[in-house]
Amino acid sequence: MSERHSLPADVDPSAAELASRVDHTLLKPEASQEQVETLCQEALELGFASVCVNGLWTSLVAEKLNGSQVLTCTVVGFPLGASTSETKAFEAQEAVANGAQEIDMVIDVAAARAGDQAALEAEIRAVAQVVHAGGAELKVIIEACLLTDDQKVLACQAAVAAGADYVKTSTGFSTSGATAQDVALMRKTVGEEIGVKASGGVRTRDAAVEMLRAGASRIGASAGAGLLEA
Ligand SMILES: O=C[C@H](O)COP(=O)(O)O
Repeated sequence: MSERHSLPADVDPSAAELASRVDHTLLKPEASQEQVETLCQEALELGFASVCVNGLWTSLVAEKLNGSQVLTCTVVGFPLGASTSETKAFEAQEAVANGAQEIDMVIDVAAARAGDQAALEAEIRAVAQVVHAGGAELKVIIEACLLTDDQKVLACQAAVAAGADYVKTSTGFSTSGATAQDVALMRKTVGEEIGVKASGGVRTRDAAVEMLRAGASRIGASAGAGLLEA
């Protein structure tokens, strides 16, 4: 099981410690096989927590990372979250069968904005069941930039109630990405039992450390090795 708890407020991680908290991410639709293979190589060399890709690449990434500590992470319902829970559950099941060890799903943002916690819980639970049955972990992307603080809290509460392993701020494909304020609110809401992933627009070591200090246990970023440099 991955480390989910928040770090000390004055944490000052080494490059290796920071890398171990980062999902090395490439989610652009035009990503090539060569780029995905480079991502895997970098993750193995630098010790990132996972390689995070679209479902098209899950099998390739799982093969490249096989036998290593680096996890294979795949997104579901990405980036809009607007597919049905059945579709999300199928996507997750297929990803796990293809070797995904972590699944990052986008919630039904409209349900969160409507205050429909029961609908959110039901879709997250449907995905969590297949993810956990396959021995993988589930991160729930709430797309915080589209929600009020009350809606963010409701979405996080739904994720906890439905058995998610992490809540995650953003897809990186909407109006803005992670903020330290959102990370702090999400950590306050979920407590220490599940993780908080900050993602979207985290481009520098300073930004990553700010997120960890605010309560994040994982960072998602496409910034690559530059993220680790002081
Ligand atoms: O889930 C991760 C995000 O897509 C990464 O966003 P980014 O490209 O702004 O680092």
